[in-house]
Amino acid sequence: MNQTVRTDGAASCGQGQTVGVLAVQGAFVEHERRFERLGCRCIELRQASDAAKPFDRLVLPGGESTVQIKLLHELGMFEPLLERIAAGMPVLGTCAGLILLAARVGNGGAGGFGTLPVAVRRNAYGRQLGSFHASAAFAGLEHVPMTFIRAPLVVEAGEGVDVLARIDGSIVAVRYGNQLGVAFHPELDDDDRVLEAFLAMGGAESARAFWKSAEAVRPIG
Ligand SMILES: NC(=O)CC[C@H](N)C(=O)O
Repeated sequence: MNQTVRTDGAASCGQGQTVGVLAVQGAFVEHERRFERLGCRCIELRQASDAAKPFDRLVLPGGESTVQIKLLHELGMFEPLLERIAAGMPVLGTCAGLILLAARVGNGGAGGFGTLPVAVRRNAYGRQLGSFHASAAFAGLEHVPMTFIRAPLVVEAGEGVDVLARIDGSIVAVRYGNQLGVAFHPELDDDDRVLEAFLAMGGAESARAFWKSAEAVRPIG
């Protein structure tokens, strides 16, 4: 695995951009604070009319994925947000947000957008290790702090998925085209690099231009 991430000017790429943050449940305020600090404008996505507003990037925060999926449908935001993701809008899914993106969800999960070809297992660390802190390499960046809260694990990654980080051999961060999914909470640690990497990430058209990683993964078919 030889992964590098381009960080030069990454933060400034975020300036002037509008980030739509799903704000139905979970850690959305924490994301807003961090992205505003990085020079972005944030809008909260709370209802169908919000999902129709102009924004450049989408953030799906951590929380409780089953509740979030139910609310997305009830509030009329599921279809419009799915359309944006499918059209190539850069999207960051953290923890529950990763579950929302995953094509397959195990351990009592509900189906979400399903646009990211990975299988995840919810609450993968069990009760004993429900929450913990770790530090690991992330796409070539050293010692990235990672806070896990009842986190999911990526148990299979499909073809074309870049594995960006592992903890004890288990996949905790992936990228597929315009979609970045992390099992941890980058908005809770005082380290902007993962969020900056997201802000520098292009849409589907630049699928492999930004990240340079080459870990072989098998189809989940
Ligand atoms: N911190 C989190 O987002 C936890 C995710 C939660 N366990 C779920 O399955 O939805």
